[in-house]
Amino acid sequence: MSCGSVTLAQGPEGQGQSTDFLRGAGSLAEASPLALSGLKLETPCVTWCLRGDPGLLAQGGFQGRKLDLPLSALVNASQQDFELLAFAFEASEEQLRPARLIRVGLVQNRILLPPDAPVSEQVGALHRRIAEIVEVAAQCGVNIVCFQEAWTMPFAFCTREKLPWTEFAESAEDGPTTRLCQKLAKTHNMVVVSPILERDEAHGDVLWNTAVVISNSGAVLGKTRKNHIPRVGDFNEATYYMESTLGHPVFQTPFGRIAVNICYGRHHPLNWLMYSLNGAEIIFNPSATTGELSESLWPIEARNAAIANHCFTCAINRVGVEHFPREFTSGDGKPAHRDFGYFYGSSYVSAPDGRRTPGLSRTRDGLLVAQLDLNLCRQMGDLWNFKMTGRHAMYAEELAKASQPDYRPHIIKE
Ligand SMILES: NC(=O)NCCC(=O)O
Repeated sequence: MSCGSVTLAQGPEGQGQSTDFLRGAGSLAEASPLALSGLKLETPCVTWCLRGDPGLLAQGGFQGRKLDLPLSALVNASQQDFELLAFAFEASEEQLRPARLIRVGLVQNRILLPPDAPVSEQVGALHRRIAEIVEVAAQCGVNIVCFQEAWTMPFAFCTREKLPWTEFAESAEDGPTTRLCQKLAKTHNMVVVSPILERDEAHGDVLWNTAVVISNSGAVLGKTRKNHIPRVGDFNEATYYMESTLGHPVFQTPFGRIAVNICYGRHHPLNWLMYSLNGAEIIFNPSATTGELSESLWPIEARNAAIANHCFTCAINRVGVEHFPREFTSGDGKPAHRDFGYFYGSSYVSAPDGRRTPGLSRTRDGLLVAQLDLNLCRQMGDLWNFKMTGRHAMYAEELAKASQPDYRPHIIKE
């Protein structure tokens, strides 16, 4: 664990916030009360040394190692103004299987142009930004990169308006964003997970919240869709698309078997379980979520899923405040407003043994590189045996009964 100095900013958009202090903890929310006592959050700046804080280790702070990156990658990230962090999770050596080392890259970013800029300009600016971040990911040896939910657009579903937001929807198979990702994948020999708003032209032109998985060969390997549509706060996504009917597909890539559990699906343990039962070794969770609503849940859910399912999980959130041209209300009696709240970034990777990386910044664009030894999945499965001890057939039977209209909860009374 290293010693870091921290400038804690007031408010979510504060300047100068450093992630150094998170090296021993996943986020401020995970820092021990011991470590936090004495911190005066009302003062704009505080310097804080974490060296050897037993509270942080007890809470499972990061105990892997930092990865060395090429200087060119660090220079490029700095020049292009995004944070670049890299960590490695090791596994025990085995006799029969060599280590299965791969690198994932998680990208979090703010939108570049205001939501009232022309649609094609907004998309173009994000395409250019992602291409430059992916270039750095390639310099860092990333094998699989994943972007945030609906990465080509502002998260406009809070507005409940159709135009112009539905114009951001594209074909998953051959839309301009997929074509860009195919080019990036082929150029950099990298699997690309690209979450977009999809327009399904073959089925009545309907919209979906989709992640397109592009092979390192540049071919579209397939797509998966969001299984759970939020009905909370300003996340009015049901106005735009329905729950997926594609189930829980897992994609076999040369760098491991991957799945994508889009945003709100992370609140559903059975959703993670189903990807895992289909063999996922890495489950990406591209998200768009805001501070007041979910920041207390964020450090826990994907991490818990990694433990429960003997797999790696990668939680990705966007950054910043997005101001919309027209006011909308939240159905809570409060005044109409033009923004959704603060998207707090804090993307991180969790391992099946419960370790996790520090989060990326709450305020800045970033690329998190994590080297994973996929052998850790089976090693943790053999240790904890959750797949073996899980009573899936019994749950399936009971769930089938509980889903029937005439079901009566099994409560025993005197
Ligand atoms: N994008 C999305 O599903 N957000 C819902 C809020 C959350 O799950 O934190």
